[in-house]
Order: sequence, then structure tokens, then C-alpha cells
Amino acid sequence: MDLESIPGVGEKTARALSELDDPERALRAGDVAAIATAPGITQGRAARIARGAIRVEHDDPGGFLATDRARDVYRNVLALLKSRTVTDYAAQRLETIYPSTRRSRIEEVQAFAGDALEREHDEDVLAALEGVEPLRSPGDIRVRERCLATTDAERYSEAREAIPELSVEIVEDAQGLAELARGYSTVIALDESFAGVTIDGDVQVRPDALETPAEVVPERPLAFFARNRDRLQAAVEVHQAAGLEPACDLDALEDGLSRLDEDGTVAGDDELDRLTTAVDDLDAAVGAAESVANDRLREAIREQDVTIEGSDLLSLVERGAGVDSLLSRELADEYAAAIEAARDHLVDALDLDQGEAEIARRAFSDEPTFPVERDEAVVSRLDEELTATKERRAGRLKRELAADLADQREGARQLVRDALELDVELAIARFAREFECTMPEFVGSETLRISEDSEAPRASEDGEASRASENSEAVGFTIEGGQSPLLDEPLEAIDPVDYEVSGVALLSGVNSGGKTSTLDLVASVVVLAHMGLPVPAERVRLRRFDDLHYHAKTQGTLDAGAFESTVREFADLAQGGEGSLVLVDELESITEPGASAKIIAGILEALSENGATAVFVSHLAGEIREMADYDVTVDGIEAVGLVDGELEVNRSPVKDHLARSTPELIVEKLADEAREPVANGGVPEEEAGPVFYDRLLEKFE
Ligand SMILES: Nc1ncnc2c1ncn2[C@@H]1O[C@H](COP(=O)(O)OP(=O)(O)OP(=O)(O)O)[C@@H](O)[C@H]1O
Repeated sequence: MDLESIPGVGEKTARALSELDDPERALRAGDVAAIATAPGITQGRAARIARGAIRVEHDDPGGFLATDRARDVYRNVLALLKSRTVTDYAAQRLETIYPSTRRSRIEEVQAFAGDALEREHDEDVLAALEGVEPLRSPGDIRVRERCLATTDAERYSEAREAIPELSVEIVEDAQGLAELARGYSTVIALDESFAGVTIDGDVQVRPDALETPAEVVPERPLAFFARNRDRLQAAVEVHQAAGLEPACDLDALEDGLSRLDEDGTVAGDDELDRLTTAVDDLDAAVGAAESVANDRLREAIREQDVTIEGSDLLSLVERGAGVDSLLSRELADEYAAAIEAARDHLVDALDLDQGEAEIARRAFSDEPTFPVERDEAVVSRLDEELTATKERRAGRLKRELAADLADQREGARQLVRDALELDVELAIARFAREFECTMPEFVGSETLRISEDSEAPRASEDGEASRASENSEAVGFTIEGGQSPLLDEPLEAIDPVDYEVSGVALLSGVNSGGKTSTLDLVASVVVLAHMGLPVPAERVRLRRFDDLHYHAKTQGTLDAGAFESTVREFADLAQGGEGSLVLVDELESITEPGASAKIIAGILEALSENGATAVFVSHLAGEIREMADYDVTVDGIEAVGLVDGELEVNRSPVKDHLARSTPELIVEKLADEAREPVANGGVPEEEAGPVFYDRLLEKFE
């Protein structure tokens, strides 16, 4: 895919995207999280880029949502879907699902949604999803206890490039290697020429080191798992709770993760833990051992009556020394016991093995001194010995763990992607279940052509689809049992609505009868259907529209300028609106009633001639019908009566029926009451009398 062909992607963004591991995959899968890892690209931008890429793939001109209110409806239904996600990823990923005019795109999402509807969710899955997030890259790592060495300048540059985690050192000869071995736990010599050279310390000759970086720096693959340990663990739990087919061996991955600490070190190895603690505690343990010896000696000296000969005293005073000789002569046994106690303490405190203990014991000399002090040289040797053993063991364990986990890496990535995608699917499934949705059925030229001419079933693919087949009956939309998801009521309080429009219709009805809500229902159903998603109705059939023009009710009368621009907008629509769905709510408020009726009648004529599908909600339906030069359909939301002063409404518009207005119904009620005052619960001494109400009623005829 040519990245710059994506709308909104210039040279700079294309360069950023090309830095991704697999830009094509990320764009094709709408993997917003992966796209957002490109330098300088935010999540919001990533969603726009993914949408752009989808449009390129499906040759989709976009622009389905043609008005502010249409965009509002999309944002509202999208918000309902997004509110049912657990992860940020899923919320962003839903942003890539937009209403499209292209059959291939709609069918692609329909297939995805179809699978989603099969998904059952339970609380365990949702709880496990809480911990899943897109994987992080491990960032830069430095390994300080190991280095690479070479005599060759070119090899030196290659090594720095291939294995930036380690220092690379130039050496002249084996002597140089030996010096390095004193500073590093492990030295890896890259030159064949060092083979066979024996040097103290851990010096390995590995001419192939640059080709097998994971063996030389197992920290590299481990860092990926360590940094993402919790996310991977959560993804494992999601798979287990949801019974998802895993992309890798879950037991092996879990076992590997359980052996890894968050800082990339190997966990759960007793010997490594022992060595690590010994190195960490060495200094403190030696100090404590000194105290053990000194406390014992102090005690012994305190309890001892020392007889000192005059010559000894003299030599003590004159030489300023000699306590040692005194100790060795008078307290030899006590000294030996104190030293032994110090040695035992050190060996026990650090839990040293036999070889280490031999060195440790030498940290306290047999030569009597007071106070007893460690032999620094021996303590550093012990430190070196313990550290080297620890590093060797850690290195070996890391290599083993890295080798075990190496095969799981791609699977682990997929595991997280699948868990995140499950969240997207579950959000769709929950939305569909909570609004009792069904998949809509698209009808139109391509369906009809397939049955008419099976030789060329795809001849009318996409672009043509919107040109409603001339030889087919006009199809707009048919909604059965629709419940607007935009109504702020619980589902059980929403009356299901049936409505069907082909061509252009006026929708009349009582105040608060549900006209606006019907337009909202039609708009949400049409938007969701074009997104490829299930719709909140028992059954929906519709044609594929090119765009949705939904004009909300304008508050108050427009000024001259606003009026002019509104009329202009309809002029554009009237010219090319054949594949459009036009929904307009009380356009009459744009100017005074008489003029409004004329203008609306003219707009309806033009739309009807162009083959658009339209619903105009109006309180002036009767007047408009009279103005129009063709037989415009008028549907009506009827009040079936007044119950306790409240209108009882049949929310489903009645076809070809001008609904009576609320005032008419009220006058009718007053007339009824006046005729039969008591039976109707009216006032017995009706003042105005039936004649007056009948006069008013006549005006409505
Ligand atoms: N299908 C429905 N089921 C239950 N309640 C509904 C339904 N449709 C509308 N309502 C209720 O009726 C109220 C008024 O609806 P709506 O605004 O759509 O009426 P309207 O006919 O456009 O009113 P107006 O003539 O004042 O513009 C809504 O707020 C909602 O509470």
C-alpha cells in the first residue's frame, strides 16, 4: 500500500508509519494501538489514519455523514458502543468503524459483527480484560557485567551496531582480554584467533556472537516479556475465561512468565536467590561477624584476671603495642573460639557452600588482634567469587528462559491482539443484546441484478449500487419494531416503531408524538447499518445510501442570511440527491409559515424528481401537500385519544394519513364532553356548549 495515498497522510506521516514493524498489517487490521506507536502519532490521529486506509482499500469516497446532525447521530451511537468497551484500545478501534457507502466495506464489518454476536461475555472475561493493554516496546537495555572484545576495528563497529546492549572493547592481544576479564563477569571474544587461549575468568570465544544476539544478550528477548508481563498474563486470563483459541501455548507462556521478574531477571531459582542475597548482604554479614568475635573477646577479657610481668608491661608501654602477644599468651583459646564464632556466623548468615565457605573463613585471621578486623583482600575475593558465580548462573538461566520463551514471542503478540479484539467484539455483542438488535438486510440494485442476470452478478458493484435500479421498485427503508437508541429511556419504556418510506414523505403528528424520535431512529438505524453493524429493530430492510443529510429542528426563525444558506444547501441536494437519505425536522421554522410551506413543497418536488429518499417532519403537512404539484405522501403519528388529559400516542406513523393536531384533539374532547358532560367526566353545567366546539371543529375539516 502506498502510504501517501491515504487521505491525510503526507510525506512526514508516511515516513513515521514506515517505521512500524508491519505498517500494512496494522493499517489493514485497524490496529490503532500499533499505528499510534509510530513517532508523533496520537491515538486519535491513528484512528483517522486507519479510517483513511480502509477508505483507500475499499475505494470509498467517504462523506456519508453530510450534516452536523448526521455526524451527531454517528457520534452518539459510537459513544454507546464505546461505553461498552473495557480497554482504551477497543474504544479507539471502534472509531475505525464508520458509515460507508461501499458494499465490500459494509460486508467486511458485517462478517466481523456476525462473529461478534456469537460471543458470550461474563464478568470474569470483562475483569480479565481490565489488565490487557497494547504491548510496550522494551526500550533500551544496558547489560554491564558482560562485554564483547575484538582486535578488529571493522568488527568493532559491526558489534556496536548489532548488539548495542553490551560494551564493545578493542584489545591488542590475550593480555588485553585478561585485563577485561578482571572488570567484567563475562568477556565474549569475537575473534577466532583467541580460540584455545586460556585466561582466568569467564572468557568465551564466539566468532558467531553477532549472528546469535539472543544467546549473547538473552536480556533482549526477556525484556520484551518482562516489560509486558502483566499484560501478557491478563491476555492469558482473558483466553482462559472466554475459552478463546489461543495463538500460543498458554501453559508454556505462563510457565515462562512465572520464571521472570519484572526487571528482566530470572525468578524462582533458589540457588540464584541465595547467591544474590549473599552478594547483597556480604558487607553487612562481615560486619556482624566482626561484632560477634569482638563481643566474645570483650567478654572474655572482662572476666579474665590478667597477670602481667613487669618486663611485659615495660615493653607494652615502650613499644605502644603488644596487646596481641598478651592475647596470644593469655587468651589464646578464647581468641580462637571468638574467631571460629565469627567465621561460623559469616558462613551461616550468607548460607555459603563449601568452596565459598573456605574463602570466607579466611576473612578472619588466626593471628590474634583486638579488635578483630576482616581481611579486606579476602572479603573482596569472596565478593568476586560470589558475584561471578551469580552472574554465570543468572546468564545461564536467562539463556535457557530466553530460549524457552523465544518461540512464544509472535504468539504472545497475537494473544494480546486477540484479547483486545475480543473486547471490540464484546462491546458490539453487548450493544446488540441490550438494544435487541438484528442485522439489517440491504436491498437494492445489486441484489436485484443478481437474480435477474446471474451472468454478471457484480456488474453493478458499488458506485452503481446507489443508482437505485430503474427497473426495480423504489426502495428506501423499512423498519419493523425499531427502538431509538438515542432516547434517554430504558428499553422497556420505548414503544417499538414501524416505519417505511420509499421516495419522499412528510411526517405529521401531534406535539410530542415522537416525530423527532422517529427521525433519530431512522438516522441511527441507517448509520449503524452502513457501519456494517446490527440495528436496534426487529427487522430492517434498506437500500444502500450515498449519504445522510439530517437537519435538526432550528430554534426560532432564521435571519435572512441563515435562511439563504439553508435554501442553498437544499439547492445542492436537489441537484444530486438521488442516492441520498434526507431527514429534516420542522424546516418551517426557517421563516414565516406561509412562505415555509411553499419552499418545502418546492424542495420536496425536486428531491422526489431526483429519486432521493426523504422524510420531512412538519406541522404544516396539509399546507405543503396543497402547495406541491405532485401527490406527496403524508404519514402521521396519531394520538389515539386523551387519557387523563394526556395524549395517548401510536408511535408508529400511519402511512398516507395526515395526523390530527393536538389542538384539534383537545377541541374534539371538549365537544364530546359538552355533548355528554357527566358520562365524559366533564363539567355538568357546560358554559360554552357544544355549538361553539363544533364550530371550531369545522375549521379543521
Ligand atoms: N417510541 C417511543 N416510545 C416511548 N416514548 C417515546 C417514543 N418516542 C417519543 N417518545 C417520548 O416522547 C417525547 C417527545 O418525542 P419527540 O420529541 O420525538 O416528539 P415530537 O413529535 O418531535 O415533538 P414536537 O412536535 O414537540 O417536535 C420524547 O422525549 C420521549 O420521551
